[in-house]
Amino acid sequence: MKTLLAINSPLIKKIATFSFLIVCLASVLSWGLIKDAYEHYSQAQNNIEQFSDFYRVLDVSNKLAEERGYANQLIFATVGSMAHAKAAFIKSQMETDEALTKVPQDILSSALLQNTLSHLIRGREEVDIYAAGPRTDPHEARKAVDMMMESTEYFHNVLFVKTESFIKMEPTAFSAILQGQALGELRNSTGKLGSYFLYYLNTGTPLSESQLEKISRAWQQIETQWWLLGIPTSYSSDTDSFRTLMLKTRHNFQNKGAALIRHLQTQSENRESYSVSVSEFTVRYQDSLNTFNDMLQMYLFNVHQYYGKVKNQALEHFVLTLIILFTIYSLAIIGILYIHFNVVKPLLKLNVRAKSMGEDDVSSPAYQEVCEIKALQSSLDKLEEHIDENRILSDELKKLTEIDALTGVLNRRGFELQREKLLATVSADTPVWLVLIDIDHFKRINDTWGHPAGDKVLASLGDTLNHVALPNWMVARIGGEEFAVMFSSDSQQDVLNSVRRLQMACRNLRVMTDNGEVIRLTASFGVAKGLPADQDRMMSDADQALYQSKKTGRDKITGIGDAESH
Ligand SMILES: Nc1nc2c(ncn2[C@@H]2O[C@H](COP(=O)(O)OP(=O)(O)OP(=O)(O)O)[C@@H](O)[C@H]2O)c(=O)[nH]1
Repeated sequence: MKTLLAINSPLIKKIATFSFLIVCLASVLSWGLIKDAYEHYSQAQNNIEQFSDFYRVLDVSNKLAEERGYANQLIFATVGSMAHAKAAFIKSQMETDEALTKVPQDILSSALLQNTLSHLIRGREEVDIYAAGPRTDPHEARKAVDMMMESTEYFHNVLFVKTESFIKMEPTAFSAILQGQALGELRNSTGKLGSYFLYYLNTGTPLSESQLEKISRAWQQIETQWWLLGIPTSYSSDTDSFRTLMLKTRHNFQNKGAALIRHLQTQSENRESYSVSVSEFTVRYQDSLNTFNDMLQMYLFNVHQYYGKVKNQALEHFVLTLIILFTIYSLAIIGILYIHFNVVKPLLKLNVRAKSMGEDDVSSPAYQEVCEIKALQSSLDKLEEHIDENRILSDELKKLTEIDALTGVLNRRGFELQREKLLATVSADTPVWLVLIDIDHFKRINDTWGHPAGDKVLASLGDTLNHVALPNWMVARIGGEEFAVMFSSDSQQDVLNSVRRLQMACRNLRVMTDNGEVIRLTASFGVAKGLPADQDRMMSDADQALYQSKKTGRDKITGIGDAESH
């Protein structure tokens, strides 16, 4: 019943609904937070992977630009520098090939790779002719330079397309990709700028108008790339060191390669002989570009570091979110359970208990719960004690209203109430007997020995009647010196015997006064028989019988059978 009460309790229902709503709300919020944290983490992870791929593509571009420089050195090598130029070209080829194998297939498909390689092989074959020894035909040399240029340009175009797709994949990494692209472009543009001079240096002729235009465009491109690289970005974790390296590279290029080119350009415009041979130019110019690759490496390393940090932060955020949510969930569940077991349930049990106390059921168990509940428990204990005390007092008061204080037997009110109870326990056809007992000449006793002595007589007679009465008899004092005894019995003889025992007890009663005198007494008896429903008549009959006993001399029994007893 208690369980049912607990489940059906409106309070429990409200708490359950409230808890359910909290859990639902927490779940929705959790889902959003976890999703957000996980997306940050996976985006950072994706950025790292994308940049690794992007780096590999850029690395090939740089390696190709370097190879092109070494190819130029070989094409225009003198007999003395031939061996060194050949070895450098072969080494550079191997580095390019290795870098190419590292580009993932999803970026450089086998078809694109084949095209790149076939362009490259054609260029290399042209250059390889020069490995056998210096050649003098400037047109052939120009063709070899252009073939190498073409092969690197092919890959460069591939890089452009890929840059676009990288940006589409990771729009947030737009500036990082653009600056990486600028680095690749810068290396390519500077390399190409040098190549524009080779034929003219080789032939000793001034630069043509169209060539000057190409050179001017290359300068513009180079300036744009430097500008792009100079834009401060947040993703470079070590900006200062990169900036230092960039300034050093730019300075190196300006002072060496750019200065050399400008000098040659001036000489061309002035129609002077070039002060540098093509062979020397290829070496010196390549030398001015040697830190470009370091710049690319550092740039990509820094970007990689930055996204690594972002990834770790996102992972920390993700784990922290999980921990916080787990803690919130746990606390919510613990809180709900705590309230349920330590507040709601005990309250419900106390409610049951309070209810049962009101219904006089004192069998409810006591509960040892949290402080507030204990306080309530303690108050209930005290209340219960008070109720018990009041109940006892009330019972005693109730008894007092039914008991005659002097004699200890029932008073008239008690007689009437108990009579109702007695009659309720017997069947309607069970004979009931009423015996009225009145002390003879009691006035004389009072008059002779005093009122207190009379009281003592009354109390002694009450004791005597109680003593003689059987357990299921009712004994009452219904008037000043008048007593009543009531019981049920089927046997008239038993009743007569019982009344005689009462009469004998009265006759034998001796009451000692304070003076040491002994009071003796007799009593008159009036008996009536009837059914439970005949109470008024029985009382009247018993009264008549008593009157008869008094009238005919006292100390007599009247009303039972035809025999008046003496
Ligand atoms: N001591 C004492 N006397 C009481 C008490 N109640 C009634 N009495 C006295 O009982 C006496 C009853 O007297 P009566 O009615 O004349 O009857 P009686 O003297 O017994 O004479 P019969 O009944 O005719 O034999 C009165 O004097 C009352 O004052 C009581 O509680 N204590």
